[in-house]
Amino acid sequence: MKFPGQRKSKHYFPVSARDPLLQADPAESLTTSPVVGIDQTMVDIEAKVDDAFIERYGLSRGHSLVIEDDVAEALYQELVQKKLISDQFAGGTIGNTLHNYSVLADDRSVLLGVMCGNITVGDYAYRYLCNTSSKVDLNCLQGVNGSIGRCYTLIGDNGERTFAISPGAMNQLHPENIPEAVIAEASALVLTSYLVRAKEGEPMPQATMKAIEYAKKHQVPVVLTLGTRHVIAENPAFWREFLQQHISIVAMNEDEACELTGESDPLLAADMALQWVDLVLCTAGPAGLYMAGYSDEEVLRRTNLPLLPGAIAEFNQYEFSRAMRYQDCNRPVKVFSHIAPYMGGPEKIMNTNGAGDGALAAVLHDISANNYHRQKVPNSAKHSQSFLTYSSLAQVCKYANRVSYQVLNQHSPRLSRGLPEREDSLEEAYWDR
Ligand SMILES: Nc1ncnc2c1ncn2[C@@H]1O[C@H](COP(=O)(O)OP(=O)(O)OP(=O)(O)O)[C@@H](O)[C@H]1O
Ligand SMILES: Nc1nc2c(ncn2[C@@H]2O[C@H](CO)[C@@H](O)[C@H]2O)c(=O)[nH]1
Repeated sequence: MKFPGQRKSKHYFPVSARDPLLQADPAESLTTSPVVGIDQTMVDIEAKVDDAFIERYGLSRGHSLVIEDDVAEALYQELVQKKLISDQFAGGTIGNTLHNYSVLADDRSVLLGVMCGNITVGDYAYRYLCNTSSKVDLNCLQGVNGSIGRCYTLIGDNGERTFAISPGAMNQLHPENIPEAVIAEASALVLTSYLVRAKEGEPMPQATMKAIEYAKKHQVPVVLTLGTRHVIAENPAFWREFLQQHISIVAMNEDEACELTGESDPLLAADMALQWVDLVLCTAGPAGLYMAGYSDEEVLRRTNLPLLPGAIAEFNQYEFSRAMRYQDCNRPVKVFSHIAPYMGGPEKIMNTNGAGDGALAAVLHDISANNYHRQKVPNSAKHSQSFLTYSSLAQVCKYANRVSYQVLNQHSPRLSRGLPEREDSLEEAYWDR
């Protein structure tokens, strides 16, 4: 059986038996429900700097801080004078995620945010558009008079990145420019905690809340990625409440998870987050990644991989189960999975920027594939229950991890192409090489 949905390279998840229903009329065209996201449109301006540079501009390591225009100008001039700028990419954590989703799925996503009304060839807005997949639908962007944001991505000696954000008009998205009809048909609405970080009077937080309101009205799962640990550390109680009230799926790294829950063990943090959300993706750098979710007792599937030790004994025992929303389970059981970095990680990592965004894109692909399959073959055994993912948690982990590796390997947060065709599957044989 092919991984459902349109895709360039064929099957990442082959199983031995083909589902005959999937062989139905190939001419029949069904569009998938797009993944919709809101972002602060920005370009990443990447430079290698030392600690003194970070201090000089009042930044703090690992943080993403918004800076004033005069500081941004001085910082930029110093980078130019010292020829420190190494790369300029389209960025923004949700822009990256949607781009990567569209590249992996070869399918449509919709970006909501702002774009300069007046674009000149070669300027930042122009570059942003040039570096975004043509499958990312930009037709709903709101035109603005100012510039899009700039994200100075400052890489330290140890590869750690510090962001200095010069916001321009990136937070000027108005609630009335959130299209209800687009969200109503989405397979997921993807947001970042950065969106609520705006100056007094900037409409982005209200636009975000409007989108959440529509998503809830139309039962569209809302996905939140946590930004950096400092954003969460400012008010962990607010974020716990926010997750509880609005979010179905949370994506975070182990530092953000720790700020949110107080737990430094990513497994325990993911477990704790399950009291607020239905599904958790927790990346843990060189320790790989964890997923945690729920499945109904009736459809639990035992792993045939070695049982793993951890703060929750044999936590991966049901990792072959498919994730469900808590509300859709009669008897919800928590399901966990972990995977070590793909192939042990790349030999040399220049920086880890965007690795987590890549992992989330893979999770979204699996979720939208499930929706596609449900529309196409509604009476398939795969939909005997309302599952959230198409694949088991173990398989989603594999896919997410594989995509992170690709991002780390290519030194840019946005995939330049899908996964290599030669990988017909991520089966053990390839995995073990
Ligand atoms: N040093 C490393 N060695 C091997 N694999 C790594 C390393 N760092 C990251 N990875 C891989 O990338 C995935 C995501 O990494 P990480 O936890 O650093 O994401 P992140 O901090 O959320 O990134 P970003 O916020 O920039 O998108 C990990 O789960 C792992 O698979
Ligand atoms: N939307 C948004 N993205 C950010 C911010 N700070 C850093 N990023 C992005 O985070 C990405 C890595 O996850 C980078 O490519 C940055 O562009 C921010 O304040 N808002």
